[in-house]
Order: sequence, then C-alpha cells, then structure tokens
Amino acid sequence: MNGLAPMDFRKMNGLGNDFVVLDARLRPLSISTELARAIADRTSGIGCDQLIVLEPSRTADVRMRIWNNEGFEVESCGNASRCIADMLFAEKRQTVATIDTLGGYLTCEKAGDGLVRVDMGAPRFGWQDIPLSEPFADTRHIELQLGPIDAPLIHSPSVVNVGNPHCIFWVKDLAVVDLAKAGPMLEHHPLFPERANISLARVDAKDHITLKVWERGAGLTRACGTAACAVLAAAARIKLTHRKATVTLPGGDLLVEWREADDHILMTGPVTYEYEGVLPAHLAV
Ligand SMILES: N[C@H](CCC[C@H](N)C(=O)O)C(=O)O
Repeated sequence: MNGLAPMDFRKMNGLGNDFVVLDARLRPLSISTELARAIADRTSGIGCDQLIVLEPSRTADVRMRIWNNEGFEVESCGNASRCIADMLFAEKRQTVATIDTLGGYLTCEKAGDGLVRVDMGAPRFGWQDIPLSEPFADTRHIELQLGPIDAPLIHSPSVVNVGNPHCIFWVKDLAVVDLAKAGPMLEHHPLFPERANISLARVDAKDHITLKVWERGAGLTRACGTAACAVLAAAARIKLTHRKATVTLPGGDLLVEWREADDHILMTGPVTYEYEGVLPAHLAV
C-alpha cells in the first residue's frame, strides 16, 4: 500500500468540492471538532469543504470517515467517494474498489476517461429515514415554505436520505432565493433533527437537472455528489425526470442513474488530484 505518511495529506476535489485526505491506515488518528475545523479553515489551515480520513476496514478496501468544515463527522460524501476510489484503483492496480462509510458500503469502479462510478446504495424516503421530527406519510412534498404563507418564494420540498439527509426545492429560477442567506435557516429547520443538505433544483429536461446546494455543515459548495444522487431519485420518484439524468452543478456535471433492478443509485464523475503536503506543526495530528 503506497498510502500517505501519517503527517502527509493529499488535497483532492470532485468538481471543485474539495477535500484534505489523511491516511490513518498505518497509525490511528484522533480527529476532534477543533482539529477538523482548523485543517479545513481556508485562512489559517489547509482549507477544504470536508476532511477525509482513511482507516483500515475488515469489510472493505478502506473505511472512509468524513468531517464537514464546521468540524462535525457525517455519514456520506459522494465526491470524496470517487476521489478515494481512484486512489485505491492506483494503489491496488485494479479497476474496482470498496469503501465502508457511516452512510453505507460503497462499490466503485473505473468508468473510463478518468471517470469513477460509485454505487451509492438505495435511497430511503420514509420520514423516519430522513429523519424528520414529525411524521409525514408522503415525503414527495412536505409542508415547508420560505416567504409569506400566501406567496412563498419556495415551498413543498421533497426529502430523501442517500446516506445523509437532503431537502430539495423544485424551482424554475435558481436565483429565486439567495441560498447563501436561506441555506442556514433551512439547514437548521426544526423539521430536520439531524439538519439537512438544502438543494434548489431546476429540471431542464427529462434527462437534465441543474442544481445549487447549501451543504449541511459546509455551506455553498461547487458540487455535492450526494445531493446529485438525492435530486435524481426525488425527481424520478415524482416523474419530473427519467431514472437517469445529467446533474449540472456549479463545478460541472455528474451522471446519475437510479437503477430499476436493485433500486441503487449510481453516480459517475471526475476526480482531481491537486497536490500533496505535510501538515504544519499547529495542525499536527
Ligand atoms: N455536507 C454533507 C457531507 C458532504 C457531502 C458532499 N460534499 C458530497 O459530495 O456528497 C452532509 O453533511 O451530509
């Protein structure tokens, strides 16, 4: 295994959603909220949307742990899954890899032209699965709006869990609300006991969605892989799109398919290696 030395880190991104990757397969690392925040800080740290830590796994090629830049650990990260899978392809000299995460067991494969395909598992739509703080029999549209009750700016979002919680508003205009302002309030809405990733989704065609995302614990990012998976499943569920579509994010496109045969979501997209470095003393783990 040609992993990283304990103090080394690798900077990577998926469509501009960027990560600091630490390799704890040879030496356990203890990540506190403060340390995760400090590493992710773009002024005094390395700077990233999420911190990714690799650990040994008995069931997969690697265990991948994820901390949002606010410092709290979360279950899933689609863009990082592609990045880590690509690292594993090179290490193993193979075209397949498996990753164990809090949000599920992922199987990954090379998809040609520098692309990686990740099986993100099946979406869950039950109100307890999202989770929501009160029961909704129908989660295709829940009662949540922003703006005046008689003329809401956005309303009736769909909710879905794809390893992590997502709330998706269907809009015709992605600028109908300033997501930088509305995002925090919606992320922390009392309906979401574990908070939520918030998306504005514009359906352009039966095979194309354009997306802007306010990420739980990270804010506006250039791309969110799990949001792309969530929005495709939610759109197909209410027949806004086919079960396969291109999802365009500010950082670029992902191809997402909600496979009929096993209900799994497949996400295909690129990986970017930025650089490697050594953690400075004040960030020593
Ligand atoms: N903000 C997400 C984690 C990162 C997801 C995103 N970066 C992706 O590519 O899926 C959450 O708190 O659930």
